[in-house]
Amino acid sequence: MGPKTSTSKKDSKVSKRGFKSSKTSSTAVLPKGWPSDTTYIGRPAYSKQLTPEVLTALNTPATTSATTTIKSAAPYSNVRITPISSPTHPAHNQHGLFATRNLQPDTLILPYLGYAHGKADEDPASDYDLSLHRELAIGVDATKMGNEARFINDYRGVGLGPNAEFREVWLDVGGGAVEKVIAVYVLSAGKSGKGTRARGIKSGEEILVSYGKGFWEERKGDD
Ligand SMILES: C[S@@+](CC[C@H](N)C(=O)[O-])C[C@H]1O[C@@H](n2cnc3c(N)ncnc32)[C@H](O)[C@@H]1O
Repeated sequence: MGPKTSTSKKDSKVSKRGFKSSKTSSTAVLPKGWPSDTTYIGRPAYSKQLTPEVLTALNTPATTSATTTIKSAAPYSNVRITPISSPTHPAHNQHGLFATRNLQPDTLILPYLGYAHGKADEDPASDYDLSLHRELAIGVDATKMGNEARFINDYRGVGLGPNAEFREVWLDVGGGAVEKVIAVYVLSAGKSGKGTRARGIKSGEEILVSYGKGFWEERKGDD
């Protein structure tokens, strides 16, 4: 899958994208289990190579369409970064993100934060790169900086399906300013309002999204 930006939640998949380092400030309080070689951020970081036009697009909601604005709650107490100890889990010896409380269908879990970049400084080897703005080919890479959302695994080989999904929203960064971000939401209950989706995510369950087929197709033959 290539960059990428998305206008719909279905377009927001993790893909092999680029990354280049950038100076950014970290917040004082780190979530438990946060890796020491990764910078924890509470709002997006931007590549210096992004043009003023792109930066404007990333902080200006369209007046013609409905928008959702969220507030930061970092570090996120509704989730826990957890080592994967089960040998049957396909991400064994890595980490995953688990719910610390029952999460109802359609509720916000947390934003996926990272380094916003264009084609010029994408890292094709990244496993943490998500489409942020498809038309402008902007990705957000959480390889070297991000938040708890970077630990969310794909459902394949773990659960029957995803229990969460990516949605486009605006993050309130204070002073009346907002920034475009992709956020992770619990799946809606579905039309029937019955079955596993209607349960939401129970406390202690792993949060799982779909990275999209493209993510895995790009990695076929790796190793
Ligand atoms: C965005 S990271 C997810 C967090 C990662 N497990 C960690 O500890 O940093 C994506 C990487 O996690 C692993 N992963 C996630 N879901 C997986 C799955 N269903 N099967 C196998 N590996 C998975 C793969 O190595 C993938 O490249």
